[in-house]
Amino acid sequence: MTPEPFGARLRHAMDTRGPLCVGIDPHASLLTSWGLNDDIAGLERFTRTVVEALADRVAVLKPQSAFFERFGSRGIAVLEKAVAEARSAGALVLMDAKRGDIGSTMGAYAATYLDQDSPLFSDAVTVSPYLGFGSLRPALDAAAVSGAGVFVLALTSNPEGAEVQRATAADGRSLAQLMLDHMAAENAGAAPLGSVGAVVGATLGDAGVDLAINGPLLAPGIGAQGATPADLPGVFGAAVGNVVPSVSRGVLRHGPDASGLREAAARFADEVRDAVSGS
Ligand SMILES: O=C(O)c1cc(=O)[nH]c(=O)n1[C@@H]1O[C@H](COP(=O)(O)O)[C@@H](O)[C@H]1O
Repeated sequence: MTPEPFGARLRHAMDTRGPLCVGIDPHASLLTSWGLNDDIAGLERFTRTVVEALADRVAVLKPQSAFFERFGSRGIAVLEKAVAEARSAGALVLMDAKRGDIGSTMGAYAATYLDQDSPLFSDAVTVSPYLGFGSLRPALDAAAVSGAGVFVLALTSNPEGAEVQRATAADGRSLAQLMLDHMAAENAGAAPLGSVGAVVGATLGDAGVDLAINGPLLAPGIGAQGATPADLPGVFGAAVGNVVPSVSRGVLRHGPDASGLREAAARFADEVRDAVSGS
């Protein structure tokens, strides 16, 4: 049986749960402020708490792989368990791994995150197209087979990104626009939403690019990096209905109590709803 495409599953989750994505970023400083040790037991407790508090209510949970990898194989084991538990509680899991390599190696990354038989299989994964959009082909193909999604960096939330992403390609488009146009081509004809998403920082002011890619737009940078939900209409314009706003520390700093995490996520969700409906 062909799996339901990620874009359709995400649209449904956004419509029923609201579009918020909460990042699971177990910074050492957060573990400490939660009264946990910066060790594998602390990582396990932190991660389980976030998943139990939020996986039954937010559309997307986005574990940041680096914070698990820093603990080696035991950290990866915690990540595997979190992915499985979050998915079984109804959240879509976006693995924030930001992989990007030559096509043949990209195939191994695709096998890691986008093959249904992999222990790290996720609903979607973040990738970098700056080795050339075509280098992502194995991931795009694997995602299509497994009903997963791929979120491609376009304009990142960090100020250093602009020197690459705003640079002008040979045909006069910005590199970010070139990538977005590739994404639009991948998503052509998909309904209700394509499965290839773009990452566009909420911190950017007016994005200044054409965001009509017929796919989801992940908007990190809300909270700790200074953007707010009220910024979304200005950054995304007419595409704001496809935005998945993403917050990590802005929610996580309200732990360790599940109620604190839930209330913080609900506040962001309310602010997003107000900003998007008023736009
Ligand atoms: O792909 C991402 O999620 C991402 C892209 C981007 O442009 N900027 C960005 O901050 N992120 C990630 O989003 C999260 C932001 O965390 P907070 O600043 O704590 O909300 C981190 O895991 C980043 O790696």
